[in-house]
Amino acid sequence: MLRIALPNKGSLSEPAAAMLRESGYHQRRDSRELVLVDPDNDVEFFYLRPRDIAEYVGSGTIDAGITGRDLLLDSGAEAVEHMSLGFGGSTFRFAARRDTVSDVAGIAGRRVATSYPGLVRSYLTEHGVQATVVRLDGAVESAVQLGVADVVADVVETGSTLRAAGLEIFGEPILRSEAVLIRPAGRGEVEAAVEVLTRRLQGVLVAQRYVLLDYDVPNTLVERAVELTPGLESATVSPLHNSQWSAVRAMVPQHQTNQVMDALYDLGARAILVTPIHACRL
Ligand SMILES: Nc1ncnc2c1ncn2[C@@H]1O[C@H](COP(=O)(O)OP(=O)(O)OP(=O)(O)O)[C@@H](O)[C@H]1O
Ligand SMILES: O=P(O)(O)OC[C@H]1O[C@H](OP(=O)(O)OP(=O)(O)O)[C@H](O)[C@@H]1O
Ligand SMILES: [Mg+2]
Repeated sequence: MLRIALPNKGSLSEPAAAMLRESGYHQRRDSRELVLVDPDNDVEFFYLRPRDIAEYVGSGTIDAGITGRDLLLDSGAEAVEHMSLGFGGSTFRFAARRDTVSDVAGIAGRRVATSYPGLVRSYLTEHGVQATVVRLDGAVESAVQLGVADVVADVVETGSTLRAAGLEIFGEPILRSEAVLIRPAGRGEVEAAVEVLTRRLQGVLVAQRYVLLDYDVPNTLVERAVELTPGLESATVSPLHNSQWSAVRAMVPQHQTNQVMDALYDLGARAILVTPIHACRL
């Protein structure tokens, strides 16, 4: 039975469970459940702290897990990113009070508060900066006001927590993170059950990111229309009862839907319909 680790709480927990449900797996109903067996899919889910998931997967007792890229890298565990999942996006950034530190070199000799000491130490080493890393469990934005650090390094989503603490971001992002599916490093060939999981998750991502577009277009314009909607492999072109016209069907990236519809209409396509995709296997 395949063993998969999922975040039991925090920002990644709900979207991870929702994505697995969408992928056809059973998920726990009660947030206190620690283990759930899904006999239909021959999978056992372990609900663990997101920060611990890379350790479990790295040790090889769990076959795959969902965690944040930042947590994976911070852990230094023997696990690798297998697939990015498109949710839980954030950046990992330095911040300080205005007019104190404004670039990475300026961190030298200062104290940096963070819940991600592994990530911060390796970034500072890479940049040849020597500083003291102060490890805190959370709410690190308060560390400057409370006098235990000069700089913080933390997850930033909207930036409002930093602003509220009177801190300003400086330097390039240390990392761009999102939720990822991880596997033990050096496991070699991907197990068939992990392949199935990966394909199902990819199906959910594609269903979220694409729509199905149908339209009718005069035969003389099919080539130009298909340039606007090439689809993934190729658009489907079917004859209509009126032999001067064809019907075209293609997948289109969701965020381009309206621009593509406008361009098709301008070209002379009509009866342009958009349908959401519920699931797919590419
Ligand atoms: N706004 C956010 N705040 C914190 N972490 C976020 C945010 N958005 C995405 N994440 C990601 O969530 C993971 C952090 O997991 P963690 O368990 O610390 O969650 P959390 O949302 O901070 O929950 P909590 O602090 O309540 O336990 C990281 O991979 C981080 O990049
Ligand atoms: O950029 P923002 O949209 O403000 O979000 C980022 C903040 O949210 C998280 O804190 P969380 O609420 O998880 O508390 P924690 O620091 O105790 O983990 C994170 O650690 C930042 O503090
Ligand atoms: Mg947190």
